[in-house]
Amino acid sequence: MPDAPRPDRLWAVVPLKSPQHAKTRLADQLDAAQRRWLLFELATRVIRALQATDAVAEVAVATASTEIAGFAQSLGARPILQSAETGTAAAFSAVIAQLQAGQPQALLMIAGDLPLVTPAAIETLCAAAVDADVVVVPDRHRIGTNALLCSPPSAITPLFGPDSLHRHLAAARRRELRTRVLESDALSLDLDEPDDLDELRRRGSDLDDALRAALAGAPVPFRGADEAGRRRR
Ligand SMILES: Nc1nc2c(ncn2[C@@H]2O[C@H](COP(=O)(O)OP(=O)(O)OP(=O)(O)O)[C@@H](O)[C@H]2O)c(=O)[nH]1
Ligand SMILES: O=C(O)[C@H](O)COP(=O)(O)O
Repeated sequence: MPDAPRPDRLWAVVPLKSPQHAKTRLADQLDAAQRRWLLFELATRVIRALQATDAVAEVAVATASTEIAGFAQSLGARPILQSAETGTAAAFSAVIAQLQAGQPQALLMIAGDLPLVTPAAIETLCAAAVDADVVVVPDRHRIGTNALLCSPPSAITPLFGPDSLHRHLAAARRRELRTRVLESDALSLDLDEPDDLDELRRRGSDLDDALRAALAGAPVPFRGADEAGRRRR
């Protein structure tokens, strides 16, 4: 059996939309300041969980926003500044195209809006690559993809977007790759639609005070690169 990707050879990349364009599907529930806060808060959680995971050697953020690039840097993540904001799949594909052959050995592509993410869940996901070329983590509806771990990074083309779980699995099948679908409570909830907020509220015992207050409609503090930097120190 081939070896699992060595820890120093597994990188993670988080795509992040520009603050002014993010979380638009939540516009009826959250005002612009809350949506902005949510983007930075969730991204911070995902980046920190990745950084706390031994299996992940490097965390990068793919974005077309210079503000988000500065925020990523303030958290110690590597910003990859993109010229256009053309969707998640295109963002990941652009990152893969920039990688050198063989470096990294594996790439974890993971959404930046997973409120229940934990280092343990990321560790479990990385461990699943021991005997799989492609590991897919479905969203809670088993329609979308919240994380995709490919060894090597170009094992399949990222196909994030409508029906991406099925399309990722079909792509892996066509290439006859060893594929694993990993169900993960901590990674299956992404905050896209109003019913995702309801689901998060239902899981209230898992929430900390800041997120609970934001979901209850409380005014949120400014959140941006400067504050992320302060919290890190
Ligand atoms: N770099 C980059 N990241 C993106 C882009 N589109 C989405 N993302 C990120 O990809 C992840 C999943 O995307 P979505 O769920 O579509 O993001 P969203 O902000 O909820 O989208 P809307 O509610 O439709 O505005 C999040 O981390 C987004 O910030 C893009 O065009 N470029
Ligand atoms: O499930 C998916 O594939 C992603 O959540 C979709 O992200 P996108 O709509 O930004 O491509």
